[in-house]
Amino acid sequence: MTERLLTGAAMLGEGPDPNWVDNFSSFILSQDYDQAREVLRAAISRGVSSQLAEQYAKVLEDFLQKRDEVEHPVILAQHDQCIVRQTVNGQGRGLFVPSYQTWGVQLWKQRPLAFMQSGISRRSVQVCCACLLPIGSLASQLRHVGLDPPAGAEEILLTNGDQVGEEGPKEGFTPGQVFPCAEGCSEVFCTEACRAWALAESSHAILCRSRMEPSSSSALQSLEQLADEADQEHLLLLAHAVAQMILARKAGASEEQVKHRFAYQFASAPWKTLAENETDAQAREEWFAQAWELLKSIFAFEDLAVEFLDPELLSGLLGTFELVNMCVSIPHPLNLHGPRLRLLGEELAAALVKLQEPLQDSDSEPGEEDADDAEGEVINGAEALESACTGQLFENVMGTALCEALAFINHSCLPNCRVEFASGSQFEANGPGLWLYCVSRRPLVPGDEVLMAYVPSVVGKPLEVRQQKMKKFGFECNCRSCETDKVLEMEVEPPT
Ligand SMILES: C[S@@+](CC[C@H](N)C(=O)[O-])C[C@H]1O[C@@H](n2cnc3c(N)ncnc32)[C@H](O)[C@@H]1O
Repeated sequence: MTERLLTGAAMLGEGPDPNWVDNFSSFILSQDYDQAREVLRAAISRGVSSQLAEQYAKVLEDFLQKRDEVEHPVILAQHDQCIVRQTVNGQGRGLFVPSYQTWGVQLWKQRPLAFMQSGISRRSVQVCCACLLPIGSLASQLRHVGLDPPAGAEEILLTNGDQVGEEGPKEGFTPGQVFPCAEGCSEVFCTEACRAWALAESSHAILCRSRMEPSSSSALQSLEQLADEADQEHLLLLAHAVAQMILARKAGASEEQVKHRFAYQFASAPWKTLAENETDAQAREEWFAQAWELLKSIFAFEDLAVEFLDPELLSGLLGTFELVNMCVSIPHPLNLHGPRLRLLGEELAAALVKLQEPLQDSDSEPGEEDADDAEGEVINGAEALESACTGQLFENVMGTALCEALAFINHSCLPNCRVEFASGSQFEANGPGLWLYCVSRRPLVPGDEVLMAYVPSVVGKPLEVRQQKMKKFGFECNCRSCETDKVLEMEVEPPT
């Protein structure tokens, strides 16, 4: 840490302002905490020792805490190192750090309230139903998409950083081993722990086909089809969210507590009102009506479902998914096996092209050039094998997740945190299943808002491009970086 600071200072070629402590103190005394924070931030970036930074951050933290007790008494929620409270820049609520956090610190980690693998991703990669990590071998993955694996494919076993990381393999994980659902449905798991957890605590506890009555199971299948055909995976996420709400009730939470936790605490709007135009609004109305009927059949045998099968609640939940959901994106471990894949040659090349087929049906807009929006291209066998061997062929596992802490993080084109996915093994004391965690990308001083880039590719792009991108998220970005650039753009050239 000290080394990093010193390196940073050396790069800047100067140390902190010799008067920074005096300036900091006088801003504190005049209760100008924003200025005090900036002085501290500048001192940190100019190489002040981490010990000193922490000491003065603590001073700021104490003063801010006292101010908040008097002026902004409402802490709406707490998530590990972060609190949720109102912002002062018109962005509604936001996530803040009350205390100093250095680089690379884990700010929070959580299991999503509800999550699922996207339909298109489900067809092309077989994952653990609990943690969404791809499992099995190249052979089982090819079989999953209906292809005959070439000789040697059985030996290429899937592991990735999360299953076999620096700390050793995930507990109970054996590369290549697949645990089928104990109830006999077609879902699979990477460990016994993931399987047991999913059958007790995840939406699979209720949506396991082998546990459902035939009419409910066939309604779930119809909902999957509807979500696919309408290209609206959130319709299916509704079923997972309702299942999780029922489980939370069964675990002892009251109806109001559950509704608050899964729905009312989040930004929301009726789904139809978020449509881009009248035609889309009408289509949404029809899809919702169909989904509504199917949800009633899916949960017909769950007594507690009646509390949540309320069209207003569910339409609001769909609106919430659209406003605050996180796109799941987990790297495919087969991309790590490049050199070994080359040995499988022609036969594999043919299979790989087929493997890519479902993913070529991308829905990005023509003309989009960013990597995260790139449209699938049709490729031939040789090209497929080449990109497989160079670790670029296999698409990330895609899905969608509703996560509490994440839903309160506002966007910035200059983010100070990143959000990642991890299986249970990545951090000590995690349980099985999918986890999201948030890590600081630079030192955060008390009162700083935690900000992420909703679209990572906006970072470093011109203002116009950034504004355009964020408009697709339904708001005009007024992050610090955009506000500064807007002011600079307004400046006219001085007369010559
Ligand atoms: C994931 S939510 C963040 C929490 C939200 N502020 C709240 O009060 O629940 C995303 C919403 O926050 C607002 N927002 C986030 N970042 C913003 C930004 N950079 N500029 C303007 N509004 C923003 C937008 O209304 C957006 O739809």
